[in-house]
Amino acid sequence: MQSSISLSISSSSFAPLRSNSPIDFAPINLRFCGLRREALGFSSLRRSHSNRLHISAGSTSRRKVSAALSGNGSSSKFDYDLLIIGAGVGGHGAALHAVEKGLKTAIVEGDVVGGTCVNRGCVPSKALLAVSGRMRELQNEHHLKALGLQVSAAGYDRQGVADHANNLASKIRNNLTNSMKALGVDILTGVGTILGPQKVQIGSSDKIVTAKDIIIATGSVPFVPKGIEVDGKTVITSDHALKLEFVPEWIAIVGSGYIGLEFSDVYTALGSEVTFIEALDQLMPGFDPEIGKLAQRVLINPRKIDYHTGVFASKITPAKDGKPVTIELIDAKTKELKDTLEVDAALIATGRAPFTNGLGLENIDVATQRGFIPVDERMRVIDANGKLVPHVYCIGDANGKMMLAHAASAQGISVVEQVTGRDHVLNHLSIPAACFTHPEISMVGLTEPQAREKAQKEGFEVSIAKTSFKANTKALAENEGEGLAKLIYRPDNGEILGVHIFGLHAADLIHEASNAIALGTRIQDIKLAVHAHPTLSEVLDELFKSAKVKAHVPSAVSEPIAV
Ligand SMILES: Cc1cc2nc3c(=O)[nH]c(=O)nc-3n(C[C@H](O)[C@H](O)[C@H](O)COP(=O)(O)OP(=O)(O)OC[C@H]3O[C@@H](n4cnc5c(N)ncnc54)[C@H](O)[C@@H]3O)c2cc1C
Ligand SMILES: NC(=O)c1ccc[n+]([C@@H]2O[C@H](COP(=O)([O-])OP(=O)(O)OC[C@H]3O[C@@H](n4cnc5c(N)ncnc54)[C@H](O)[C@@H]3O)[C@@H](O)[C@H]2O)c1
Repeated sequence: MQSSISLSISSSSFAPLRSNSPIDFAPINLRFCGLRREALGFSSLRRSHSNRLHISAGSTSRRKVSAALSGNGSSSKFDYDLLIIGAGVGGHGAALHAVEKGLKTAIVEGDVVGGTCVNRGCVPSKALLAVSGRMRELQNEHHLKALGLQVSAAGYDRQGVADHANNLASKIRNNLTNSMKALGVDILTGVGTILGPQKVQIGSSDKIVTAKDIIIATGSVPFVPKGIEVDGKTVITSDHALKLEFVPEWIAIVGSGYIGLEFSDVYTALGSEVTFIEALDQLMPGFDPEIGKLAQRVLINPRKIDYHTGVFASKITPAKDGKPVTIELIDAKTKELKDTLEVDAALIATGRAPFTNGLGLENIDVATQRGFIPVDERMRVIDANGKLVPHVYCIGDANGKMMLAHAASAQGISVVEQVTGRDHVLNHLSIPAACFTHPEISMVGLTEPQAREKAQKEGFEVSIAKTSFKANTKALAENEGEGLAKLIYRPDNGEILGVHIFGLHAADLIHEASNAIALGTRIQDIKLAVHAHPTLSEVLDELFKSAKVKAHVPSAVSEPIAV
């Protein structure tokens, strides 16, 4: 979900690629890379004096088989069947699938493997959120009392919390690196620059690699609006905040999207007071409005959080010489100065800018749109004249379709399906999203206003069903009855248009709905599915059962066979 306000992206907001840091050896987490040990065909791993990972014979022979199996017959003419620029989660997902499909694959990385998600995003932020969840619970006397528990005052060690986030990122980074090496993906270190069709330069050297197909997966960096001076200490982006170098007494968070909301959960649990500054008229503008309202009632109002909406942070000056951080707020519409705040720190969470400069796009005649690389529904790159650039694809944050880790990876898998001969179009409306606050928020498909707009244009009716966590035994046993699930659907044919959940483990619960949308399952069929009792999944069971579908229209899926 992107905000609807238009933002101009300044080239100064692009962070330079950092130099490669050595990667420690760690056991491969095979479950993480979605592959079983037997499937890899290797027996042991060892490390040489030069610190490089060597793979024993099983893996080497797999590489030879891969090249021979290459369906596109490109191995002799090109160095690789597939070259991926950027080893974030998008690139990693594409690389693993490419190997599975028998492609000779290389991935180019100019910084550290894992990209934003692993090093500066999903992974360390979820480690901090795991801590904030526990702190919140331990500090909630009322909640503990209701369970009959007595706990003395909860406290934390800032460095210990920061280490937990950092250690987790290192662990997952090693897992990602090792999973690719074990499967025979060549990891090429250096910045990739496209020199022309099917040709990429690696680093500043004259190392040039050719590939039949190229996937650009270069991701994004924090977007910092003009007028905001980031010093990395008192005025920070998520890149800095994730290191948790200090916990300010009072922090202003500019932007109340995913990053702002998740960090408000962390900071308030660790004792900070938060002031939100949001350009649009309401907090959390990207969420379904009803869910947003409930989230505000639970996640904002009872906490030490105040907010200014309908204002831009037009100028932010870092703390210096004993003076606090100052923030000038201007009215989003009239642009008049409305207020000046003085706080201990400011976190800039105003979206992300694509990282596409210096990529050599001019060499394939591609003009970016606000930095994003234009693509069609198959992630094929579109040139300045509106034509498809043969053999070049772009996935993940760099194309701006949906800035989520699993979306990047799914787009990569979709591209590999296409280059290996199976047409595939990813349904972005089936991709779930989640905000990992306490409790969590999750969603898939359309919000209610989006569904109503579509219905008006296309001439169908929209119905809404809702269930409360208060009616769920498991939620009540956990003393976590505050929650709502909302279904937006077509009563004429039972199509699921959107599902939104606010409540305990909402991020895990959404997948029944997202899989149903992806597979074309209709409500009249899914409502017959059986759920274990007592589980939170019964929230969705109740939700589907409470929907009123007028006629039985068969699903896209085949009728099950009774046994
Ligand atoms: C604080 C935070 C929390 C987040 N939490 C979540 C979450 O919980 N769930 C979720 O789904 N998403 C989350 N995201 C979003 C998620 O991190 C991104 O959507 C995801 O990382 C995008 O993956 P990507 O592969 O497109 O790009 P990236 O992960 O950004 O990777 C791109 C890689 O390309 C490399 N690169 C760039 N240019 C070149 C070049 N020319 N040559 C070689 N290498 C290059 C970069 O160094 C980088 O390693 C979060 C983001 C942030 C900032
Ligand atoms: N749990 C997750 O999946 C997760 C977590 C963190 C980040 N992410 C991804 O990272 C991306 C970036 O997250 P984000 O929270 O920075 O962006 P966002 O687009 O979610 O929210 C940015 C918010 O900042 C506001 N804004 C923009 N400029 C402003 C200004 N000058 N003053 C005041 N308000 C302003 C916007 O109106 C919007 O509400 C998102 O697209 C999201 O997909 C995902």
